[in-house]
Amino acid sequence: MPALVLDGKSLAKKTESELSQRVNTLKAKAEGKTPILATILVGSDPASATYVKMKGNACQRIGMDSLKVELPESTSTEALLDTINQLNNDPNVHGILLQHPVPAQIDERACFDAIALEKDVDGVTCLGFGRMSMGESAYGCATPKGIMRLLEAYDIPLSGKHAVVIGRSPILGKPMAMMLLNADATVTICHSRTQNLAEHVKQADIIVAAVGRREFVKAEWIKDGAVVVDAGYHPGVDGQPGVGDVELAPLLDRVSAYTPVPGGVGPMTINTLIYQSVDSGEKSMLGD
Ligand SMILES: Nc1nc2c(c(=O)[nH]1)N[C@@H](CN(C=O)c1ccc(C(=O)N[C@@H](CCC(=O)O)C(=O)O)cc1)CN2
Repeated sequence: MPALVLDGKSLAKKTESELSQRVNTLKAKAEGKTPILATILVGSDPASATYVKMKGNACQRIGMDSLKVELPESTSTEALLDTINQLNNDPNVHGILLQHPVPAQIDERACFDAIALEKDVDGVTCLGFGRMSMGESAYGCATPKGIMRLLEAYDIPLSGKHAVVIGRSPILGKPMAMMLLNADATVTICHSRTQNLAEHVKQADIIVAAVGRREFVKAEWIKDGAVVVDAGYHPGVDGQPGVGDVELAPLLDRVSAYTPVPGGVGPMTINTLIYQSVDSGEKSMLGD
């Protein structure tokens, strides 16, 4: 049987039309007000600027507003904390996104943690992570939550399955592992110091690759019938298409499902951010 393609691009598109309707309903009930996502970009990293632009465009497509805050490369932790506090106190702002990474002089963790829990629609605060891990209400971190929404939309069974997460970053690997655990998967977290990585991956029913290295996970490590979720993206070289963290091409006829790169996990990251922003807007404006 050909592998199921976990098509994040089309799921995101379908969800956007549902979100547009929710924003319209909200506008009608809240005297024309829309949810507002504040996006903070510090410095001039071109990739970060592109992602923030994509987020603003997604807000626009569903009829909600975004408030773009752009700060210079030389911004201090204190100045960024001031900006976040102003946005926390602005009743018209329903979600705050601080684009990662920030310049090296900034204490990124302190700045993430300054975001008010109810506006943490990107799911980056320690408080939100702790609450999510304990099964309490909190917005999930956008990429892992997007992956969970994608797996759910395609009815991929998780309960009792062995999931191997490769990567332990605060906004991907760690929250991913907790979300899979909360869905009753048996979870192994691997990382750069893991010994015998191939042996761990060979045990996996579900692999989530979040390593940030081009085709680092080899096809021969992956067992037949596994589900492959590739959270990496590396632009193509010499006119070749982009690739992810997994050597995917040899696997297409022997895994049960996989996320394409591009068009799998990436669009779900942005979609989850706006999905959670709409939810926050509804809670704030309608008290739902
Ligand atoms: N505060 C955050 N910072 C960062 C996050 C995040 O979730 N929150 N994630 C990444 C970057 N990112 C969003 O910010 C992101 C990366 C990739 C994509 C995407 O759609 N990629 C496309 C391919 C790229 C392309 O076509 O140019 C795809 O996979 O189809 C969206 C968002 C780091 N920072």
